[in-house]
Amino acid sequence: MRSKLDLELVSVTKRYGTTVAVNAINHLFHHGSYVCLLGPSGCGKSSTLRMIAGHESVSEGAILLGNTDISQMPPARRGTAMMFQSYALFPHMTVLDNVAFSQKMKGIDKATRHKKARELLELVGLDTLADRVPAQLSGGQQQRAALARALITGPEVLLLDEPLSALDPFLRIRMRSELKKLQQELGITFVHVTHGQDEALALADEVVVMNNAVIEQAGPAREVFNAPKTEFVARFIGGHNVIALNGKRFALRSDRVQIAPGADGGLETAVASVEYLGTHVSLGLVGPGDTAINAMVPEEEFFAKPLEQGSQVRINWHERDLHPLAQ
Ligand SMILES: Nc1ncnc2c1ncn2[C@@H]1O[C@H](COP(=O)(O)OP(=O)(O)OP(=O)(O)O)[C@@H](O)[C@H]1O
Repeated sequence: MRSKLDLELVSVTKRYGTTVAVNAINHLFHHGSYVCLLGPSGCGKSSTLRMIAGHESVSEGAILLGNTDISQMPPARRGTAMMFQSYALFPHMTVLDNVAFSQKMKGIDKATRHKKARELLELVGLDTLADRVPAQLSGGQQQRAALARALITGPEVLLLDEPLSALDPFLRIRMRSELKKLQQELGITFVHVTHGQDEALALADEVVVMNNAVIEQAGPAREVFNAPKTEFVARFIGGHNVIALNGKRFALRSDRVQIAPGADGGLETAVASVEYLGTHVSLGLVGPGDTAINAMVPEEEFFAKPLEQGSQVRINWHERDLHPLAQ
C-alpha cells in the first residue's frame, strides 16, 4: 500500500560529463522503512543519495515525495535531511549551536532554537554534553550530534552516507543498533548508503543492491540473501558459492554445503584451506575444473571429524538450496 510520504525515484539518471553514474533507476521507498543502498565503490550509491538530498542535480527523471516532485527544489525545502560520513560539524561551535544551526539560518530566535536543539540532543542521548565543542566528543558522540543536527529540520526522509564508516568495529556495531532504534522511534524513512553487506543485512527492512549504475536487486534483507537473482548479488552479498551444473549457474549458501566424506553423489573436492571462525570453520575447497567452493561447517561438526589441508572430501547439498541465477 502506498503512503502519502513514500519516496519514489522515477527513471532517475545522473551523468557527470560522459560518465553515467546512475542509469534510469526506478524505486519506491516505503515511508517509515529502513532502506540500505548497498554496492561496490563507484556503483552510484552516493550520487543517488545526493540527488535525493538535492546536493546534486538530476540529469533526467523525477524524485517524488508523496505526490510532489522535489527534484528541482532546494535541499532545505524537500522534507529530506542528510547526515554526512565526516559528520561535518563546525569545530568552533558548541554541540548545541551545531544542532541549532539550520534553525538559526531560518531566522528562528535563540530561545526557540535552543529549546528544539535540546530536545533533539535528549533524543540522541547527548543532552549533558550540549556545551562541548566537537573535538571534546568521542566518535560515537560526534555521530549522534550529527544525527541530531540532521533531525532538527523534522525530515520525512533521513539520508545517511556511510554513517558508520569512521567508527571502530566495536562502536560500529553498537551505533548501528542505535540507528535502527532511532528510526523505529521516529517512524520516518532512513536511506543508508553502505558497502558493508553485514551492515545492510543487520539494519535494513529493504536492501537495494546497486551495480554499474543500476539496481541489480531490491527486497527484504532475508529475501535478497536467500534468493539472490544474479551472480553479482550472490557474490556481493557474501556467504554464497556460485556453481555451474549442466550448463546453468546456481547460488548455493556456504552454510548449506554438506560435508559428506565417503557418500555417493555430490562433488569430489580437495581442501585448500581451513579457517577457524569460532562458531564455524570455513573450508576453502577446490572442485572439478578448479571451481572454488566455500563451506561453513558448524565447529562441533567439523571437530567431530576434522579435515586438513590437502584432504579429499565429497560435498553435497539439497536440491532446494540451489538458486538458479539469471544467465
Ligand atoms: N563529481 C563527480 N564528477 C565526475 N564523476 C563523478 C563525480 N562524482 C561521482 N562520479 C563518478 O560517478 C560514479 C558513481 O560515483 P558514486 O560516488 O555515486 O559511487 P558510490 O557507489 O557512492 O561509490 P563509493 O562507495 O566509492 O562512494 C563513479 O564512476 C564516480 O567516479
